[in-house]
Amino acid sequence: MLGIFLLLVLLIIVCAVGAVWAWERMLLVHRTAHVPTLPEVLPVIGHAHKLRGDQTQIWEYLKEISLITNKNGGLSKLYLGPTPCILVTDPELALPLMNASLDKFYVYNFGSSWLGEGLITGSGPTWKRHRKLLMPAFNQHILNGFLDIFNHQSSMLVKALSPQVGKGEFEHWPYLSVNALETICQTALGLPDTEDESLINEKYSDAMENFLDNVVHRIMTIWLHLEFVYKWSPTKDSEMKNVAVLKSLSTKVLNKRKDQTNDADVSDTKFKAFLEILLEQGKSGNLSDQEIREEVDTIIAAGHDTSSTALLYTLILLGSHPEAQERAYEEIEEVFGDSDRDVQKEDLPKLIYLEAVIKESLRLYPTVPLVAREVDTDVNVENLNLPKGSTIVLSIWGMQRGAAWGAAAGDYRPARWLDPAALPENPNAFAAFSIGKRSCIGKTYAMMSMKTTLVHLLRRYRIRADHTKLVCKFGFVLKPVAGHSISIELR
Ligand code: HEM
Repeated sequence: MLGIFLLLVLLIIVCAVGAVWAWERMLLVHRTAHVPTLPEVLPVIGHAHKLRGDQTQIWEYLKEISLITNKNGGLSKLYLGPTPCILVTDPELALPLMNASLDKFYVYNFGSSWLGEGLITGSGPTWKRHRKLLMPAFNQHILNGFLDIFNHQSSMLVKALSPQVGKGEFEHWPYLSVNALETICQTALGLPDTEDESLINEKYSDAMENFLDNVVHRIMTIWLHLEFVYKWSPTKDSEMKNVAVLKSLSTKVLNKRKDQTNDADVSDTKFKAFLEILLEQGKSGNLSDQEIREEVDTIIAAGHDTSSTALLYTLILLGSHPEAQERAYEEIEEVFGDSDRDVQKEDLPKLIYLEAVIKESLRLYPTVPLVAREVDTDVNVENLNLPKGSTIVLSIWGMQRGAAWGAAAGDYRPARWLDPAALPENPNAFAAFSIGKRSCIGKTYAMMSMKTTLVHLLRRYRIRADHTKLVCKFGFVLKPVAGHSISIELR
């Protein structure tokens, strides 16, 4: 009797959940009836059949639908299964939509075995609280304290590249990747000149790339979204092996720091690593040990692969556009003369063209080409009316090549950033660091470190490359798979 009763209750719950799901889906489809659906949609599976193939094919498809969305006026419907996501490339809608969607799309949880409730993967009140607690760690004063590290690391990179001078084409990615990982570990964990440096190596970079590749594979394989199916898949095994490598670095450093009784030594140093600031929050009871570990891992994850990938494309684009490279070099000469002194904080605002070079590279090759969010409140902007719980995907790549950038949107023209009339009226058309309340917390850090690295590299080397050979893949971060070599000569 009890069994039948429980079965009945279960049936009622399943029916109720199904009815709510069907109602919400109907509401969304009805309210977005005017938004064009992307071509080749199939019943039940929607566009899932288009997201098959390797990560290069997936990237080609994402580019294609971003360009179609531009033609549609900035909005399209993409069906991942029976429910539509709203693909956005319209700069006018982008900001209000992003600010109404502070929760991440559920697929971000696929990264939580490593990053837990850290800033990238966290949602709701936890994200809000952590963002507030972490903001002081990214203030200008703290970042200025990192300049010595940025300069030292840039000199090390120049030195590491020197055997390649005059040797023809080579892949610069491994150099950039390890160097950026060392930089973020020094600034996030305070690692310089300790034995822990041996923990920073290609094994860590590889584990990170494999981890992200697995996440993309899971996103694109709809049945792996179900935890009980995924649990038994080989991808899960691989994920756990990568997570073990990735967590070992922060866990070891965190344990060691906590064992140090003489904290005064640490806080009296010229710069303060992010970890020290987080440990202070821990002492005040604001963050638990686990939360500190997750935020440190988040900063390492978000901070090194993004900057190094952005530099990778910048060097290829400068190598393919000698006139832009010469102009950047002339500006460096104006600021530094013949001296190869370190970059000081006063130099950075003077490097206006160099900043334009970086922004233009990030416009054409945004390191994070798409972000996906869940609308956390009913939204009514312009003619778009979305119920709470809808999914939006902002194609940063698409928006940064849209009509707002004019007829030469696909050309590499850093000088456009120096002429306000050549830029879109709406500044949100550039969203490489995302936009709104949940945009990149490390933007200033990234710009400071990239500018410093470019000063050191460009004043020593002349670079050659051919960006037309580039082939990319979607791995959350936009990564090249072919055509990404450069050659260098001494200046
Ligand atoms: C060229 C370099 C960089 C680019 C292009 C970039 C881009 C982005 C983008 C697009 C987002 C939004 C992601 C989303 O909503 O899914 C983001 C978030 C974030 N970035 Fe960056 N980033 C860069 C460098 C950095 C650096 C150097 C750090 C740290 C040192 C950092 C830390 C973060 C964090 C913690 C978040 C999550 C913010 C939140 O949700 O509150 N990023 N970044």
